[in-house]
Parts: sequence; structure tokens; C-alpha cells
Amino acid sequence: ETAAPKLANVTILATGGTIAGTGASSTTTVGYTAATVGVQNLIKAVPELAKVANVTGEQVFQIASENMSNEHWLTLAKRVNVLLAQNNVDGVVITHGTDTLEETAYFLDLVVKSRKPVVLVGAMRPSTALSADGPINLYNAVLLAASPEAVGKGVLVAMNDQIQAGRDVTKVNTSTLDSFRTPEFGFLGYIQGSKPFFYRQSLRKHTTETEFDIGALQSLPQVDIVYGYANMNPVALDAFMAAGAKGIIHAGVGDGSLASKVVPSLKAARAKGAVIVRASRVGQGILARNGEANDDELDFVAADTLNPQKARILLMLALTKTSNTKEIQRMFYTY
Ligand SMILES: NC(=O)C[C@H](N)C(=O)O
Repeated sequence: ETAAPKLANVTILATGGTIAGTGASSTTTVGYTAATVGVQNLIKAVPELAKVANVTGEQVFQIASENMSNEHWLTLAKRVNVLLAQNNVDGVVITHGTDTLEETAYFLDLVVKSRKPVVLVGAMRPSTALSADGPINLYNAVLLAASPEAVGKGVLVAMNDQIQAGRDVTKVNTSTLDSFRTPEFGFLGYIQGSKPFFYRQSLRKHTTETEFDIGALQSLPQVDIVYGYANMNPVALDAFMAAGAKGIIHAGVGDGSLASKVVPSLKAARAKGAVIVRASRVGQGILARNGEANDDELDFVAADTLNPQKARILLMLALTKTSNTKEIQRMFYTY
């Protein structure tokens, strides 16, 4: 008789969100309370987890993800790095609210120093709802984190039976189960029959390949996002600068075009030393350097394919290393 294969050790770090949410009734799918169920009860609700991994749980935070902050990210990333450095941890799953899940995934993709799997997971329906998606999503996330296939793939997101890349995935719908998508580039694979199936991979550098080290950091530089629209008003940008912003993401219209009325404020911000990154509110496509604005002349940076909220994360980390815009532009073409 051959011994049963040894199960991987997976730690679930719980941070709250709808996956840990409860509603007034089984038909409550909006207006429920996020972040009420503790990690041990999340694990207990899915006894099948024991078949795919030796699971342990830690409650890191208990928040709705709209309240996720830079400080939460530093705490979480440091914990992930400590756990993955241990021989008795093979992978980490992070339960998370869906609203900012894509941001945490990209932050970790840039600062986790391990090739071991890190998988973020959430739910669109609270745990008390009919056909809640949390339990199957959690099961899929744990088996993915326990799988050799997920090693070295960067931080992953497991939602709706699909495997998504932390860099590229985004929430595209306020409420449906298929809210997590990677438009145009596509998701990386499926989870089916308790197995991950990978078909593609991002070529951008991640985890052990990055130059970022948050080990000694207690905070991150202030970077804010200004949103572009017709009749755009520069007041928000000026206010962010007055509040001490070290970087500004300009989530411009189209290919990041700059409204004439806003250009003086952008130039003034740059003159004060803030790094300006041109991104787009459109959600897809390359933000072309020297396209809709002369970035060389303005000394601005182009966001490439990062959406504004992900560009904010890369700029914060970049500013922990340098304020040289050429160097920062290189980073935007690398990660
Ligand atoms: N579906 C969710 O998880 C939404 C919730 N507001 C959160 O991000 O925590």
C-alpha cells in the first residue's frame, strides 16, 4: 500500500469583505454587513478544504475593503513574507473584499519575496445568501495555493472558477458573480474538477524579480488620483498638492489627454517635485508616452497599461526608491 500524498500547508489570512459578510436574510445580496464572520468559521464552512491542504487561519484585519489603506498593505505584505519564508508554509490565501482586491493583489505582486503561491479571493454575495460564491471561491483559492502549477506565477486571484493575474485583473461589475475580469489580455486559466489549468502568463516582472523592499517601511509616500472629465476642474489636484501629495495619477480621458485648464496646475505640481503619471480612465490600452502630451517636455511619466488605481501603487513604491522620472518610467515598462 502506498502512503497518501502529502498535503501542502496553506495559511489563510483573513481581512474581511463580503466573503465574511452576513445579510438579514438568504435573499439579501445588497445592504448586508461585510466583515462579520471570523476566519475559523470561514474554514469550518468548507470542510472540503481538508482534502486539498492542511489549512490554518489567521485574522489579520476584519474590514470592508473600501477601508483598505497603505498601512494595512504594509502589515499584510510583511506577514505574507514572514509566512512564506517558513519551510512549513507552502502557500498563502488572502480573503479580501472585492472593491479593492485588485489593488492589494498588485501591491503584493510587487513586494512579496517568494515564488510560493499567493492567492487572493473574495465573494460577490455574503455568506448568508442563496448560492453564496464565497465557499467555492475559497475552496478554489486553497487548492490553487496548494498546487505546484501556481509556483512562480506571481500573485493570483481566484474568482468564479477563473485564475487571474494580480497585475491585470480588475473589477468590472458592481454586483454580478463574474465581476473579476482581465479585458483583452485574458485570464490565466480555469479551476475545474479541483485542478488548476493554466494557459498563459504575464511577461511583466513580479515578486522575487522586483526591486521593491517594504521590509523597513512604516508608511508609503502620498499619491493621489485626479479624475478626468469634460469641464475638468483643477481644484482637486491643487487640494491634493496642498495636502502634501508626492505623486499624482492623472486618470485622463481617452489616451490621457490633458485639459488646457488643468495643465498649469499639473506643471505647478511637477515644479514642486511631485511626480505626475498620466493614466487613462478608459480601462484598456496603452497610455502612449509622448502621445496626447509631450511627456519629455513636461517631465511626466506614462502609465503604460496600468489602470489609475494600479498606477498609484507602482508610483508609491517607485517613490520609495527614486524621484527620477526616467527611472520611474522604466519601472512602468517593467512591472
Ligand atoms: N463584494 C465585496 O467584497 C464588497 C465589499 N464592499 C468589500 O469590498 O469589502
